[in-house]
Amino acid sequence: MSVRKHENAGSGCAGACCLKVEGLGVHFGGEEVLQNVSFHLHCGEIVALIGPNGAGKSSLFRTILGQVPHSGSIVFQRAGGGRARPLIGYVPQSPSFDRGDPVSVLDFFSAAISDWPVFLPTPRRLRARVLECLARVHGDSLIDKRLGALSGGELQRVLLALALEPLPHILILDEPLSGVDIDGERQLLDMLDEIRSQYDLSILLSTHDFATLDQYADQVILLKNSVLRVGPPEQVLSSPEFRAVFHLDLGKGGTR
Ligand SMILES: Nc1ncnc2c1ncn2[C@@H]1O[C@H](COP(=O)(O)OP(=O)(O)OP(=O)(O)O)[C@@H](O)[C@H]1O
Repeated sequence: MSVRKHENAGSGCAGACCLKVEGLGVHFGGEEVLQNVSFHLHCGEIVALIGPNGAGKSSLFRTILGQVPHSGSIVFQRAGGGRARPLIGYVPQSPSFDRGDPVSVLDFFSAAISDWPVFLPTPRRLRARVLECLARVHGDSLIDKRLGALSGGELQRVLLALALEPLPHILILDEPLSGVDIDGERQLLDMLDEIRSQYDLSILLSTHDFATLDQYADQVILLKNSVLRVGPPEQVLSSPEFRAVFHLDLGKGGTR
């Protein structure tokens, strides 16, 4: 895998754009799903969010997207100072479409980025715009395919292209590596690396695949309702918190 870490990684907030999450808390009914969650996400960084099932990863994403009431603050600081509302691109976890669905990638994309009625022939200008968006993820050849006929990796590529239009400040991907084979994983990670260095945006993704973290993530956040550990992959993966959360000491005379 040829993913290279960003040169700004670890350089802090000075002069860089930064999403600052401070003391975030979320309740669903009586359940405290997120508690005092704090971290910073800088432009050009890939940050991986890890944690067991039910740790609150998707809830954290939905909170950053503004869909969930919360306590604490989420602030986006522009490069050079000043606050702004960030544009966020979001790729949800494994959406599925009916295999027989006649809607094409072009129809789907056109409906999402313009008001043009899907039942009318797509104007040439709109088709060119969709092609341009798909080209960002090397997916131009998919434009006339039916959504239902796409493979998992192809669908993910189309959704990624959609999340990049308009170009966001922050790209959030919920478990993009789940169900992707080793070649698909390499292609996706190479593409994310290309996107973050070309557009200098921040990428926050959740994953249960720890083996490749060290090759692409600048930072890892270990979440289990609160942030248990944050830092470079090698630090988080060798931490006692990581071992405890994933029960790696069981059977070795470790703590139960
Ligand atoms: N809309 C909701 N209403 C009530 N409870 C919810 C809601 N959304 C999530 N939860 C609960 O919040 C907790 C965290 O769920 P969440 O989906 O954020 O975890 P996750 O870390 O993304 O899990 P996974 O790795 O399994 O995808 C779970 O106990 C879940 O049942």
